[in-house]
Amino acid sequence: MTPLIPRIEFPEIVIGLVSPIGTPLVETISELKKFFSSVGYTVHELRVTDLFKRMEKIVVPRKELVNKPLNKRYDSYISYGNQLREFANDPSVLAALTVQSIVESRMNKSDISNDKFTKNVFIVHQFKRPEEIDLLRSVYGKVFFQISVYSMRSSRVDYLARKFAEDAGQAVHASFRSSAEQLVDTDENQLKEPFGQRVAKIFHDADLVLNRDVRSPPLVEQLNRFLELLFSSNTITPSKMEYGMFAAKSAALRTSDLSRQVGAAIFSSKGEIIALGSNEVPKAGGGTYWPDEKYDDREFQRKTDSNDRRKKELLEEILRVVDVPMDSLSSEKLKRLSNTGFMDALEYGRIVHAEMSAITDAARLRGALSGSVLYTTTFPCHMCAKHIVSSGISQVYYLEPYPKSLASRLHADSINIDRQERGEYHDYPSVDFSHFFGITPRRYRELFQRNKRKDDEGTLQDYTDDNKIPYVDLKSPFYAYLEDTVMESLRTALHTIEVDGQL
Ligand SMILES: Nc1ccn([C@H]2C[C@H](O)[C@@H](COP(=O)(O)O)O2)c(=O)n1
Repeated sequence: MTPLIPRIEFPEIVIGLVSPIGTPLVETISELKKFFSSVGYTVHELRVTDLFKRMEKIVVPRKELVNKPLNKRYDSYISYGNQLREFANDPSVLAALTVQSIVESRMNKSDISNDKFTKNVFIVHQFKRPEEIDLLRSVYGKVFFQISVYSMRSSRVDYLARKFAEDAGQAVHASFRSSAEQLVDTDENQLKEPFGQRVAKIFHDADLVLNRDVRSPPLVEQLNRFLELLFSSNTITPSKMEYGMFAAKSAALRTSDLSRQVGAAIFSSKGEIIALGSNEVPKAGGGTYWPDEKYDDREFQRKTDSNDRRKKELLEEILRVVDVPMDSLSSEKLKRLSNTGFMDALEYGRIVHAEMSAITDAARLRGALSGSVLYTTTFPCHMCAKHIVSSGISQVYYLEPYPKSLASRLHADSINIDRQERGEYHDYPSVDFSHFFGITPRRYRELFQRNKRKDDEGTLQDYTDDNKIPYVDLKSPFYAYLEDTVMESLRTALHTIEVDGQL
């Protein structure tokens, strides 16, 4: 029976790669190419920096684009990316230009005799801003996948320092390390630049996180497992880590906190669930408020965030003491004050943090947490970190960073974050805090959901309906219209700044 509205068997796939600087992507890209070629796809590899070469003719770089030496190359490319975003006054402009490259690349395909919207994979590297990923997700929807490649900071610094030294024909020494460190910080979050790079803000939002540092399973296996799942494999199921993080995410979705939604899940080392928690206001008798109970005094009922309110009161008090009335300060100064560590204080909130909520539930309802594993959607704050340590939890996996956390500074003796050097504490026993890797909660349901996995005789089908095709059910390339819209907006924007016709 042919369905009235058939699906595209081999839909186009767009893959956006994200990795902090100093993480080599060669292996990931070559493995992606190998896999997609083996299933009959045409591979289009696109580099965002290739767009720079085209744009250079239109927007003259403030810092000349150079290829050597390597540290100057990175520097000139980063600053040109920032310049283009600033020039267009839009942090997503490089993604808009990428859309244009995808359209061109599709048109240039040698064999477009058949339907041009099929059997193409676009591997694009790399993105640095949340707005870029947002644009690609909104244009390509379910055929877009963000793959983030993780490598711990010390490996990245080592890698860059080695590269810089090689480039200069010298042995690695302190000056290469310090410029490598600097570059890693710039890439993560150029806070002072409104149009600067923000890799730390997009890394965790991936569909798949690959970990270059672990040996088991190696990166190539991690990637192929995802690709097999994407192509409807019936024999891959969630790892404990993926299952745990998805549970944490489901807990996160239940909170009404005014700042953010955080979820935590504690599991035994064997994979049995112990407790879930989210950041919410506690109620007498244990646990936190629910909407379907008689009493409910969550923050939104009071219409104010108690932590923010208290910090403001304290700030006013301090300013009064030094005879500076709050209303005498310019908005610029107030903004600077709000960005200080003082305003990062967490303890005046009424909510119990997600990790603490899970720990207290476990204390009330279960038993000892020794040797258990905690999955949290956001890196623990320093208050939760010390309670995690004292509870006996032995392993923490986190997804999103939490820059306010002072855990690494205050508890270097008892926690080990991302297997970093612990200096004087290297002998001390520690709780491991590690970055999550695998299929993230964002795509967990789509990728793992299967109906029956057998034929009518009851024999396993290795792939859904014995057909190794992407699971994505696409009836028409809806994004073609959106691509046109983006290109039209791009033309209009560039025309407005009088450069039309030169792209
Ligand atoms: N690991 C974390 C980090 C934060 N939070 C919660 C505590 C507050 O409810 C909110 C604070 O968010 P923000 O720092 O964005 O104001 O997030 C949490 O439960 N667990």
